[in-house]
Order: sequence, then C-alpha cells, then structure tokens
Amino acid sequence: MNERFGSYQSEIYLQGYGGTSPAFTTDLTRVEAAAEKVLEPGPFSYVAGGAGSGSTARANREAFDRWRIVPRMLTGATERDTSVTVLGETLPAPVALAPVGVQSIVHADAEAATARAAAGLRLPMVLSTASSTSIEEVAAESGAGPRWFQLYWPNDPDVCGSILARARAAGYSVLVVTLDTWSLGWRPCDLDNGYLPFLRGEGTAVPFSDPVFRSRLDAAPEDDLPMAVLRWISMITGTDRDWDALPFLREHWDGPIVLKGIQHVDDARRAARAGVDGIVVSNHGGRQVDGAVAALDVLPEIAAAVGDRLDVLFDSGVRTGADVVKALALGAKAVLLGRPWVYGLALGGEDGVRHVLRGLLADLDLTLGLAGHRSVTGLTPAALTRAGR
Ligand SMILES: Cc1cc2nc3c(=O)[nH]c(=O)nc-3n(C[C@H](O)[C@H](O)[C@H](O)COP(=O)(O)O)c2cc1C
Ligand SMILES: O=C(O)C(=O)c1ccccc1
Repeated sequence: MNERFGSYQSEIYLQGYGGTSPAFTTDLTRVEAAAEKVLEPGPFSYVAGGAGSGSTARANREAFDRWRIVPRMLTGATERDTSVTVLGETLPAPVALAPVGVQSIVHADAEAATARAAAGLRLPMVLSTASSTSIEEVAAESGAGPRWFQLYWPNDPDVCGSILARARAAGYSVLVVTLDTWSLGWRPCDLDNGYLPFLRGEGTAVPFSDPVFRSRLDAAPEDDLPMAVLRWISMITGTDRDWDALPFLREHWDGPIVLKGIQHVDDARRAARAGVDGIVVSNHGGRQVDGAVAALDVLPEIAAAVGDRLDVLFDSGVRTGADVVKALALGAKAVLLGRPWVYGLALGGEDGVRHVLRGLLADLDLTLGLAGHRSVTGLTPAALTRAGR
C-alpha cells in the first residue's frame, strides 16, 4: 500500500477542512490559467501553445472525454498499490515527468527545482537535451530519484557519443530518443510573439558544456552565441538519422532505449523489430503536426500490436487521475506528464512542481480505488466504456 500518497490525500482534505487553501489550484485542468497570470506572454505561449490552429492539442483532451470509467463496487479496493515496474525499474506510480526543455524561461530554479521535486517522490524526471541546466548539475539535484535522459539526436556521432557518455556517467539509466521533433512545428503563437527561446541561446546548456561540441566551433559560444546556436540547431534538425542508425545508440548506451513520438502502428512494430525496450505513444502535446491524430486514439491499436514485446508509455493530454486510469486501461504501462508541472514550476518553483505531482498521485490513487481497482497493473479496457453508450 502506498502510504505516502494516501497520507497526502488526507493532508489535502485536512488542509481544506482547516480553512487553508493550497498555494494554487489542485485542478490540473485549471493550472494553465493560473500560470498565465504569473508568466510573460512569450514564455506562457511557448509552453501552452500547440502547432498551427491548436487542433491536435484540443483533440488530445477530447479523446480522453470520449472514454468513461465504469466504477465497480465492493471490490476490496480500500488499499491500493499504484506501483509499477517499467523498463526494469519499479516506480511508486505509473507517472514520469515528460522531457521539457528550456525550463529557465518559466522559473530561475529551472531543471534543478524540477529534479528535486521529482526525486522526492521517486518519480523519473526525463532530462531534456534542450535543458537550460547541464546534465551534471541536474544529476547533482536528483538524489535517489530515477534519472532518465531524453536525446535530441545530433548527427555528429562524436558529439552524440560524448553527450550519451556524460549522461551515463551522471547516473542516467533510461534513454528516451525523441523522433517527432527533427524540426520544430509551425507554431504561430511563438512566431507572432517573436519568441523562440533557443534562438536566444536558451536550452543550450548541454551542448555548450560539452567539450566535443565546443571543439566543433570556430569561436566559443561565449564569444559568438548566434553561430554556436546555429551549429547546434543544424546538428539536431533534419531526418537523416533513420531506423538503420539505431544500433549506434545501442553501442553507446547500456540501459533501456525508448523511442518517443510513435503514432502509427507500423512504426511501433518497426520499433519492436529494432529491439528497443519501449516507445512513447505521443504527439508531443500537439506541438508538432497540427491535425495529427489524438495520441489516446492510437494507443489501443499500438498497445495490442507491440505491448507484449516492449513497454508502451503514453503522453499528450494527461491532466487528471482519471486520465491516467484511462491511458493505462487502454494499454499504457505508464504516462508522462508535460505541461501541468511546468505551470507548477512557474507558479512555485520546486514546491509548485511537488504540489502538481502529489495532487495527480493522490487523485490517481483515489480514482483507482473508487473505480474498484486495487492496482494499476490490473487495469484493462474492461474498466472503461465509450461515452454516450
Ligand atoms: C515547453 C515544452 C517543452 C518541451 N520540450 C521537449 C523536449 O525538450 N524534448 C521532448 O522530447 N519533448 C519536449 N516536449 C514535449 C513533452 O515531452 C511531452 O511530449 C508533451 O508536453 C506531452 O503533452 P502534455 O503537455 O499535454 O502533457 C516539450 C513540451 C513543452 C510543453
Ligand atoms: O518546444 C518543444 O516542444 C521542444 O521539444 C523543444 C525543442 C528544442 C528546444 C526546446 C524545446
């Protein structure tokens, strides 16, 4: 039984009954509105925005609404177990922090604060290649928490190898390779605000602290920022890395490898054939292809096709405990959470991230139990029905 989350739930209720409110809302569908009040328009829109008209970001949420949980009674779910073993690690809950770059644009404590909050709850933080803080500095804040590293895959093998070696040396176990962002999508919000953080040198701490990357430059980033940024962008953009290049990553990584951004069942099968350990079914929170299918809508088919060969993870649109229950029932082993804790970071630094994560975990634990389930591993599509039936 999960003592920590159970007691947090009581703590929240006690606070409520005692007349004190949390620093900001416990409704993770409303935390965006709270963050908008404290952030400048550029950073806020960068985080909140989606590609194009925003139709995929909206579709991600609508897809969750089309599934309903059918609660069962008298199942003995007074005590729940939310733990799960994923990619060889046992986690207290099926939740990880999605890789999010450039966290310094929302809070000065950035990735260090996120790492401390995640580590305190023993949830994996997936550190982005586009971090505003170097790998080693974030690792130093991660304590006993699980460390996963997300790769934007540089086409220079020596630079790639150097970054992976640093991540391994800093204790990162799982490698998450993001495939869907070999160019940023068409994002009118950011274009209209004239706000593209990495063009200002934000989110470049990993390459700029890398000796091999620095050896590729004619002048140090401190002396010629635009040129260094351009060089880095040209390394991680483009789609010349293909399925045949995956063995390179195997050679340079001794832990589990996960491909992020899978949306078609044939790509999932290809990933399974390539022998990777996991995939993240994700459309990058609707930030890449406007009009792309809602991530939840492709999850059942993909989980059915490859779920017995690799670990299927999910992100894009998760906001509540019920959403986690739905994604797990439809075949995900665990979910990644994106924007909500970024808003938490904006609103309260480390405490804000913790508030968001603990709220989600308490909500998940309660929803699971009230729906009649004693563990997250027992969830199947039978826990759900289509809305309107
Ligand atoms: C501000 C921001 C920055 C992001 N940066 C990265 C990144 O560096 N690497 C990556 O793989 N995904 C990145 N993502 C995508 C997330 O990992 C995740 O797929 C997405 O946010 C999930 O959707 P959600 O926000 O609806 O939960 C970013 C998302 C946001 C909102
Ligand atoms: O904005 C994003 O979605 C993203 O993935 C990213 C890519 C490069 C730098 C910062 C964020």
